[in-house]
Amino acid sequence: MRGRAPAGRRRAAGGRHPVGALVPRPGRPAPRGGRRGLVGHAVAVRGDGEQARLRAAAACLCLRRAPAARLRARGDHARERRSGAAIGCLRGRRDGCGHAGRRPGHRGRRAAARGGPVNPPVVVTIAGTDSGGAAGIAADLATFAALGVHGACVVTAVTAQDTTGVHAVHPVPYDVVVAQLDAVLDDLDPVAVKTGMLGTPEVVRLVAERCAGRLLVVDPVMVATSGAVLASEAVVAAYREHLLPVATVATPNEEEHASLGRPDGPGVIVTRGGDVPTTNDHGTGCTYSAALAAHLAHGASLTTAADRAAAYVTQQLVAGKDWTLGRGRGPVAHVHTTPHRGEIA
Ligand SMILES: Nc1ncnc2c1ncn2[C@@H]1O[C@H](COP(=O)(O)OP(=O)(O)O)[C@@H](O)[C@H]1O
Ligand SMILES: Cc1ncc(COP(=O)(O)O)c(N)n1
Repeated sequence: MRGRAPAGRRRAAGGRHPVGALVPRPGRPAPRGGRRGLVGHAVAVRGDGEQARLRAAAACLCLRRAPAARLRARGDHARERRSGAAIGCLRGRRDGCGHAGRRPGHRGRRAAARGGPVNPPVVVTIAGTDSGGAAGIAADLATFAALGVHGACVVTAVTAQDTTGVHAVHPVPYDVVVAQLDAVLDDLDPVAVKTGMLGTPEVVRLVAERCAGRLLVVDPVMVATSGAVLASEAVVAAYREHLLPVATVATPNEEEHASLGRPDGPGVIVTRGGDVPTTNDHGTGCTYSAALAAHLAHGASLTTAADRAAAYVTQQLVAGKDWTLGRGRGPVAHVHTTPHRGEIA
């Protein structure tokens, strides 16, 4: 956990530090600057020319790191935040400033060529937890790991859930959601954002405000596989009004698509089951949209990312089709690739 001293050190501090306080540690200077969210710009909105705009978004999201990196080298985090580098770059691209169109990850590739460290793209999921480990944050982080991106997470709700249903839902307080989002956007600067269960209209609006301008995959989670309702009418209205207009792509299933008023266009992928005969399909929508976000973060076009995400879910449903976990709809095998009994001793 960031900024927390190890357990021994906390005891030595004699309780002088409140939970979450920053206790300086030898060799680890406290980070400079405060925690503020970045203000983004909507560059890839559903509608015309979507694919070209996606590429432009990826290019500009990538390019805007260059001035930020220069400022950071001089140790001036506050100036980096004030500089509006992202805004200038995005505007420049729209005005046809002739940026090179490099994909996310070029800094890592350059570093690799020099024999330096290679960073995976960072993708953040903003979603609820599923105690059964099938859907939500668990599905997203496992899928991110399987597909080679670093996954960060912002938890919006805690659900008591298993293969038989959703037994309780506890929304995370709004200011705690804001704090998580600020922390991730500010420090890790994810190239892509994926949303799942958002819980309240306030959180839907927050995500729209903070994440517009990044590659933004919106899975408008409304009803669980078990039939439990996970979004109120007010949440659905907030999706329509605030989040869908700034999404790169939305992935409703057929019921969710109908609830949203059947929005249309290249930035809407209506998901529906497939040919794999299995009841271990809890978490397929989350896994599909997480895979889509991971492939977009790697620089794939929307159509390629959509195809690869569908192929990934199919492969994973096959891998887990004979599992007998739980008494109800079992989890999709997010990350396992083959039946593995006896392979890991
Ligand atoms: N039985 C299946 N066989 C193959 N692919 C599937 C199956 N079920 C789901 N998928 C894939 O996962 C995607 C999401 O599934 P869906 O059932 O629409 O999700 P949700 O959990 O949101 O209802 C589908 O569009 C499809 O690509
Ligand atoms: C926390 C959380 N997020 C999303 C879903 C939807 O997933 P599914 O449609 O597979 O039930 C869920 N059941 N729980």
